[in-house]
Amino acid sequence: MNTTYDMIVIGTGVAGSTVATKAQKAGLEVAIVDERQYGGTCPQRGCDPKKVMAGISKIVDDAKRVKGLGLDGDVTLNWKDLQAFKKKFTEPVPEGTEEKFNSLGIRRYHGTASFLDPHTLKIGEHNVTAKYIVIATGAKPADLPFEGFEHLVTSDQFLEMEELPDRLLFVGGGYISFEFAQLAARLGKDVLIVHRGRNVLENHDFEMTNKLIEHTKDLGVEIHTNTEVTKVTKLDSGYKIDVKKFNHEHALKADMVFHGAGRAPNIEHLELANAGIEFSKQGIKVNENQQSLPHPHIYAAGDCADTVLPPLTPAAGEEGTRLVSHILDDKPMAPVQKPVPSIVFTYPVLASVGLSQQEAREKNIPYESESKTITKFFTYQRTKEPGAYVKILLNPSTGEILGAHFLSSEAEHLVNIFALAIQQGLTKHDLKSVLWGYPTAESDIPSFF
Ligand SMILES: Cc1cc2nc3c(=O)[nH]c(=O)nc-3n(C[C@H](O)[C@H](O)[C@H](O)COP(=O)(O)OP(=O)(O)OC[C@H]3O[C@@H](n4cnc5c(N)ncnc54)[C@H](O)[C@@H]3O)c2cc1C
Ligand SMILES: NC(=O)c1ccc[n+]([C@@H]2O[C@H](COP(=O)([O-])OP(=O)(O)OC[C@H]3O[C@@H](n4cnc5c(N)ncnc54)[C@H](O)[C@@H]3O)[C@@H](O)[C@H]2O)c1
Repeated sequence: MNTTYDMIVIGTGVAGSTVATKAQKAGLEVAIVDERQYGGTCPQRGCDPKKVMAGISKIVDDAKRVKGLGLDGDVTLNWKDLQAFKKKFTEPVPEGTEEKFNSLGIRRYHGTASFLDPHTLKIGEHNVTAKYIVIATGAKPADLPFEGFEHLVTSDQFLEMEELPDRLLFVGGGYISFEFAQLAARLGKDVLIVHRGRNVLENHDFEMTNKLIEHTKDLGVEIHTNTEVTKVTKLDSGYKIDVKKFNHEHALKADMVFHGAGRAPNIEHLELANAGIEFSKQGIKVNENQQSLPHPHIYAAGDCADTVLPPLTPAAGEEGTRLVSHILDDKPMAPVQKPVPSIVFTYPVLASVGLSQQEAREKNIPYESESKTITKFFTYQRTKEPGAYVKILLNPSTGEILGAHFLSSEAEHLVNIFALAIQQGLTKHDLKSVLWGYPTAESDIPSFF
């Protein structure tokens, strides 16, 4: 059966949903398709369920620290109840998403979409043509080039596990490993992170990640850097993990091996060659309007697109919004210049925006750096929070904020204020002149400089 629309969107995550909703509301006749349940990664298998779990785990940590200061009794983390609570957020997502599309009049398809030619998609029995085709297929755990890779447990699988085993080894020292490794450690598990690079969480300021490593080690997590996993072998009980540190090889053991070694664009099933669409390892190649090469009527947004923005939820929304603006306004889009906050939901939370010190040095950007331990501030004293730390990079001649890095319970909030400051070109004097409500984490800002 052949059907034609103004636009067909592949993927119902943040990028695809943003595009479909905005385009339909603007008067286009839109169809959307997904091969999994509607809603995409963030609310079902990513940010939201992860944050529900990290949030409870933070409350338990706080409660343990203030025991005897007005709070009595013991609190402990419980995986089964955490799972059940998380499901209250994730389970309504598919139906809610479909209802929203339905109420807007967006036509819904279920199945894997693939290109037959630059204007036609095959979805099961249907051949669908459209004036505009939008690829928003997200990312998936990257294939890793070592024997036994199939034994690795992904974040999707981890979030559904009924029970966690006792010894967990995390391959890779990025966002996903740190967030899940800390959770497992707080649940009393033996946890090891094996990271092949010299620095974990490579996009963050190294002074800050070194401090996060210390906090993570305090939870009992072992962290091996400069160490690459080369093979995983299933044993009668658990797994043997061969690793290589420089030229030395040795083996480790664990009951579960977790894939925290990166995600790759999910474009394998699209049959891009049938439409001649260009792509790289980073995803579908697009110009600043999010148009694919060489077909201006085929767009891509979100984790599947090779763009300057990182694979994060706000970036997926931004790219989707830009794409629809381009279609509706028919004008070239200006380059993206917004700073993107990056938050690791460990505890303490690590949050950064703008320039890191190593980046400033590499690019020869003049900077002045202000950093300090802020545990003695009232904000952190009242909950006995250890290790709160802030680091700000400034333009030495104007005082303009170039980068801001936080490690504390308040980091995820402070970073957004500094994102606004960087976007608006504000200086430290601007931030010092605000009458911040007191006592709050924000009222500490004038004392950061
Ligand atoms: C564990 C985890 C935690 C995360 N935490 C955070 C966080 O705290 N903050 C943050 O900003 N980001 C976080 N992210 C990243 C964030 O989830 C992604 O950047 C975001 O969800 C990408 O949205 P998207 O719309 O590009 O793709 P997705 O949400 O992945 O949507 C793509 C959709 O396309 C569908 N699809 C794929 N191929 C086809 C096909 N051929 N045919 C039909 N349908 C197809 C998929 O089934 C999927 O539903 C996290 C990611 C993970 C995995
Ligand atoms: N809080 C958040 O915003 C959040 C949370 C989770 C995921 N995400 C998004 O998802 C993306 C993927 O996250 P991720 O943590 O999987 O990847 P990542 O790219 O952050 O880190 C993976 C690390 O694993 C290392 N590695 C790869 N192969 C290895 C091997 N064989 N042995 C040892 N180490 C190895 C890599 O060098 C890399 O540094 C992130 O880049 C981020 O955009 C964001």
